[in-house]
This record gives sequence, C-alpha cells and structure tokens, in this order.
Amino acid sequence: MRLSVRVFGRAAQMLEYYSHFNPSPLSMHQFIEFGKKSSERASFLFLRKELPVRLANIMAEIHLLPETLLAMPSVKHVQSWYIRSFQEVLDFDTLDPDRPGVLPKFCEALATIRNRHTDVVQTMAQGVVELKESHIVDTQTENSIQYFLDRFYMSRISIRMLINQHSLLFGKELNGNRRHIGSIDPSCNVLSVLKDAFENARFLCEQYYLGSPDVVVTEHNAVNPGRAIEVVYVPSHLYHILFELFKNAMRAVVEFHDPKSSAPYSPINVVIVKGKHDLTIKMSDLGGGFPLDNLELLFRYMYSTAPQPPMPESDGAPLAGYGYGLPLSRLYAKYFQGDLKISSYEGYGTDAVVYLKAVESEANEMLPVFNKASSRHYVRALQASDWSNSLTPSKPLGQVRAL
Ligand SMILES: Nc1ncnc2c1ncn2[C@@H]1O[C@H](COP(=O)(O)OP(=O)(O)OP(=O)(O)O)[C@@H](O)[C@H]1O
Repeated sequence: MRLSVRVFGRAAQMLEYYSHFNPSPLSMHQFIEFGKKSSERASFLFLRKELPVRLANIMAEIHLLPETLLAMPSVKHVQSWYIRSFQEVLDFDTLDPDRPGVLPKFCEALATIRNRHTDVVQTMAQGVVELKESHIVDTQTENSIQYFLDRFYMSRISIRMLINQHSLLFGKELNGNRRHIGSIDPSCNVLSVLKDAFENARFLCEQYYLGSPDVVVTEHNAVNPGRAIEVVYVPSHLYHILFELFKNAMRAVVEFHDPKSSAPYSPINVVIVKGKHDLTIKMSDLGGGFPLDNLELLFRYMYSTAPQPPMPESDGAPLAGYGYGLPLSRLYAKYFQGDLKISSYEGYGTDAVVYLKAVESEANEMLPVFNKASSRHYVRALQASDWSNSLTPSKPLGQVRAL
C-alpha cells in the first residue's frame, strides 16, 4: 500500500489527464506584453488550464518520492494542500467567464491558494528533517530528494509567479508601484534592490553579532556606459537572492574575524556588470571560504553548518536556517535562465556570482516537466564510480551539520 495521500474520483482522473500536458513556459517579454494588453478574461482562460497542468505535473512527481519521505506528516500536509488547490482551480473548468461574479471569484480562489501555500518550503523542509530524525537516509534516497526538491520548488516559484501576475493585474491587491507590470519591474534598478537587501541583512547581522561588514559596490554598464544598471525583472526574486548572499557573506566575515583584533570587518565587494546578454552580479567576501570538497554540498537541501531553526519559527528571523538559502537562490536565478555560481578560496574568502538575462526576450521560464526521463531519476540504481579518488565531502553530511 502506498503511504502517500490518495486522490479519488474526478480529481484523480483530472490529475492524470493534466499531468500528460507539458507546462507552457512564458518569457519575461510575454509576461510584459500579456500584462499590458490582455484582459482579465484572457488571463482567466489561460490560467484555468495552465495552473492545473503545472500542479498536476509536480503532483505526479511527488508520488515517485521514496515511501519513507511520503510517510512523514509534514509531507502529507503539503500533498493535501496541493490536492485541495488543484480541485479549487478545477472548479472553474467549465464556468462561463462572462457570467457575473466568475472572474472576481477566480481572483479570490487564487488568493486562497497562494495563502495556503505560503509555508510550503518550511513544511517540506520540516518533512525532510522528520525523515532524517527517524531514518538513515542512503545516498540514493538523498539524491532523489535533491532532484525532486529542485523541481518542486521551481514549480512553486512558477505557480506563484502566475498567480501573482493575475492577482496584481486584475485583483483587489493592485501593485502600489505604477511602473510595475504585476510583480515585474520593467526598469528594475539593480543597485537599489541590492542596497535594500544589504540593509536588511545588515540589520539581522547587527542583531545577532552586534556588528557587521560594510559593502563596496562598483557598477559597469557596458551597454549604456555611465547609466544606472536596469533590467526587466521581478525585484522580489532579485532581492531574495541578494539578501541570502549578503547573509552568508556577513556571517562568514564576522565569524572569520579575529575576535582579539580591533581592525574593522573586511568589506564585502560587489561588482554589477551589464553586458549585451548577461547581467552579472559578483559578491566577494574575505570570510575565509570553505574547502572545495564542500562546494557540492552547499546546494544540497540536506546540508547547512548553521543550527536548525526552531519550528514553528520564532519571532526573530535567524541568520541561517534550514540551509535552503543557496539552493533556493539558485532556483530563483535559474527560473528566468540565469544562474548562481560559487567559488571559494579556503582560508581567504568566497565569490558568489549571480547571472541574469539582460534581455527580456531571452529570459524564458525554466519549468520542470514530468515524463519518463524525469521518473527515471527516482528509480535509477546508484552507479559505481568510474573515476578513482572521486570527490567525496571532507566530512559526511550528518557530521558537517553537527559542527
Ligand atoms: N560566503 C560564504 N563563506 C563561507 N561559507 C559559506 C558562504 N556562503 C555559504 N557558505 C556555507 O554554505 C552553507 C549553506 O548556505 P545556505 O545559505 O544554503 O544555508 P544557511 O546559510 O546555512 O541557511 P539559510 O540560508 O537557509 O538560512 C552555510 O551554512 C555556510 O557554511
């Protein structure tokens, strides 16, 4: 018997039906054009098909997770939220958009779904913690979880993006900023988002360590020399990435600093460059870095050197939490075809480089698609290493967290 949450009746049939469609990725350009020109009715017609497709694709994959993880109470919670939300979108399947009340009701339903899913990341993370506490997690299981969570969180980012666009364009919660198109800023000033992220990370750092490093920013606009660097982007996504990177850099700098020294903390250096294709943000700290062997682990959902935050979260946000900062930030960057790379120089410091697409027509959504190729990742037997001395972490996962 499968231990996961079961779906019956029409919902089960529709889940199966929608999981056979591929999601339709949109480009930033399409989001902008759609936001400027399309009607609420057109957006409704698109979303009542696209949301079930995206939900069904990822729900089909949840079922392939290791049974041990599916049996965890928090994972069951998450599954039940997805089923409920899927059913709520399906309720609009055959409704006539021209009938009075249908479109406002749809907006309300989307708001309910978005609120229901607010804590998905923490709850899923809690499910992984429950698994680690109750079972020995082998490498194959860990790899499946890693593969799944990358896709699951990316799917969530994309579903929230669609819901936010509709709600902000047509719902009651209109975006206060008139320049924005939904959640997208067509002239997103990178420096100003960066300053916000820095100030808020600094606030946390000051609270926690009673001190914090400064930042030194250099801009290089290779496309419009001398002009401020702007990009068509979702400021909240960029903020999320930069805030996480600043938190990590600050923590590293402060902890690496000699407590007996009266010298100020070494500053964090940021370079922002806009080229024809890429917008690159490089953040460098002198926080001592980490060994190369640990690089792979940084993007693993089961790794953090910080102590686990209490659940439910206490009032003061911790400076480090479940260890999801880097993996989630990389997903935000990848969502519109960017990336996040880390290079470290043990004993010296770390460079974190964020790549975004500088041109909106190249910034297409990156979405997980459920098919045979993806399902193979959950059953593939572990391959024997075909290199001698292949890279292994300097310490096993469990021990690193306990340091
Ligand atoms: N700039 C850095 N210098 C040194 N170590 C770093 C740096 N950035 C990340 N790390 C290491 O990588 C680990 C993982 O970072 P990540 O941001 O993913 O999680 P976290 O900071 O532990 O928790 P969270 O971000 O969820 O609050 C950190 O705990 C830290 O050990």
